[in-house]
Amino acid sequence: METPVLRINSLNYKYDQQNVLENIDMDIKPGAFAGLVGPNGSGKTTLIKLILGLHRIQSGNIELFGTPIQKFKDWHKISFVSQKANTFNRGFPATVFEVVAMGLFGKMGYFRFLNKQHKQKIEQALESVGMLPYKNRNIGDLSGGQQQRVFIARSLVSDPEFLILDEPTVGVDTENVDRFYHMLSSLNKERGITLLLVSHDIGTITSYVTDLLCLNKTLHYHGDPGEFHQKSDKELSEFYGHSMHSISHNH
Ligand SMILES: Nc1ncnc2c1ncn2[C@@H]1O[C@H](COP(=O)(O)OP(=O)(O)OP(=O)(O)O)[C@@H](O)[C@H]1O
Repeated sequence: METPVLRINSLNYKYDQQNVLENIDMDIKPGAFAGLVGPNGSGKTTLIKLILGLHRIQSGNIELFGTPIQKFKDWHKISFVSQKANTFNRGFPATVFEVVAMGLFGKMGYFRFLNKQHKQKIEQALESVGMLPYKNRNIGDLSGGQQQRVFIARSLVSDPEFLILDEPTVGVDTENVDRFYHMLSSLNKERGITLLLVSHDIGTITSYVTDLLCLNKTLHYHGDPGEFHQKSDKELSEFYGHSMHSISHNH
């Protein structure tokens, strides 16, 4: 059996005396496009921080690529994209090409040492998110959705095997959200990158993801997104703590 990219067993986490994660068990297999959804305050960010090693484990285990997180050293295999487009300073004076080049700093040190191969890598990353024609544009002049594509390109130049995205469509205009998820789906299929996408947008992401994880302190669902849609509105409302309807999109 293939080693999971991420394995979590019996994970619990509390802030002071408040339990925010309880008894989480989950696997993400290589090549999966996993979507993690849950209402506000359900523990999504806490879980991601634990996976990225930003919080110390209190009880339970996390393994990355088969190695307990406490001993894991191959952090270059993992990349993280947050809601940056939403908070990005529009006046920041860098071109799209330069922003993506920053993703190579860890590997090569200084920007002025960019060689031909580095340049090719940057252009390939821009190409894979459909932003190559914008390489000489100022990052601050782009739309939220375009900026977020550039940030994904920046996370791709270091060739990650596992890409974690925390609410990447915040700040992306609604008509471009589908295009954005489509682009993620191609990265997953064509480059074989394992994805973990955190989102509020359950109606849309279930059309793209291969695995759906629904978190509300505990993991309420982990499985096929299609089967999740067959759950009744009552079950969904119980999970979300308020009334909701399942909406599926066909692509
Ligand atoms: N540093 C902290 N100290 C104390 N409590 C915290 C801290 N960070 C988060 N919490 C609490 O832990 C719970 C889970 O928060 P978390 O941010 O992980 O949820 P979330 O699902 O990411 O929420 P959102 O979708 O609103 O970002 C919430 O009740 C939150 O108030």
